[in-house]
Amino acid sequence: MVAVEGLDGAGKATLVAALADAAARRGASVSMHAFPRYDADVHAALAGEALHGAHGDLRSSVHAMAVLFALDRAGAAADLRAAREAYDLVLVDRYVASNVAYGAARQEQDAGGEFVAWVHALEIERLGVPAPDVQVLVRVPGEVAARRVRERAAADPSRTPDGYESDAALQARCAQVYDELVSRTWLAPWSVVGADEGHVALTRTAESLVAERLGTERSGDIASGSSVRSDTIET
Ligand SMILES: Cc1cn([C@H]2C[C@H](O)[C@@H](COP(=O)(O)O)O2)c(=O)[nH]c1=O
Repeated sequence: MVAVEGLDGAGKATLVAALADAAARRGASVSMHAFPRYDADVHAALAGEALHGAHGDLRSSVHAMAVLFALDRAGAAADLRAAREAYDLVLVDRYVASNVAYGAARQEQDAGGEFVAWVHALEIERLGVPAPDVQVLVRVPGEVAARRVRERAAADPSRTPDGYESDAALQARCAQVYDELVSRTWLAPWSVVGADEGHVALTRTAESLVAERLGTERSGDIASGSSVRSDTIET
């Protein structure tokens, strides 16, 4: 189970797609998931609405927002466990580390702070959300991510930046917390993919990550028997 993490506009969806392609080319089966599941889970829907200004002062509570995101994952925990059994590779676009990074950043805490420990106790220990086997940080300079968020919103009016996306200072702090999580090997080992990697380099990175996770025995196979299932894709 590989969780892909990063700032809004970092390019997580592009990496997830490259990982899925790389796995399929090796004949591996892939199950794809993304959080928040705005369309599938009421907690995620409420959090999404709060990020766009609804529900009074809900958004102002860091812990309330984190609980909603955590309950969304708790609701998917059984499916994720089943997917792990049934598929060679389970890909998740945003996971527990997103809750940690954004919540800690909002409170100006670092990765060693109280909030990170609280999220771990809540999601992993209490709600039984399965820990990933590896996490991949798509690491981009804040201004690049912010530009992508603006471009996305200009191209698609339904993607107006939410309260977190439009807060440049929050995104900068969040990038810092992600770096700290990587250096602490928080929750699982991390790989880091750079922003400047073009399509070819990204594909190569995805190939090597998949080879690492799935081993080399299937290398060179054509994806005749492969299957890619996308349950909840939202990017
Ligand atoms: C999945 C998740 C997202 N977030 C944040 C990251 C984004 O800024 C925002 C919405 O996510 P999205 O932009 O990927 O739809 O919510 C959390 O704070 N905790 C979480 O658990």
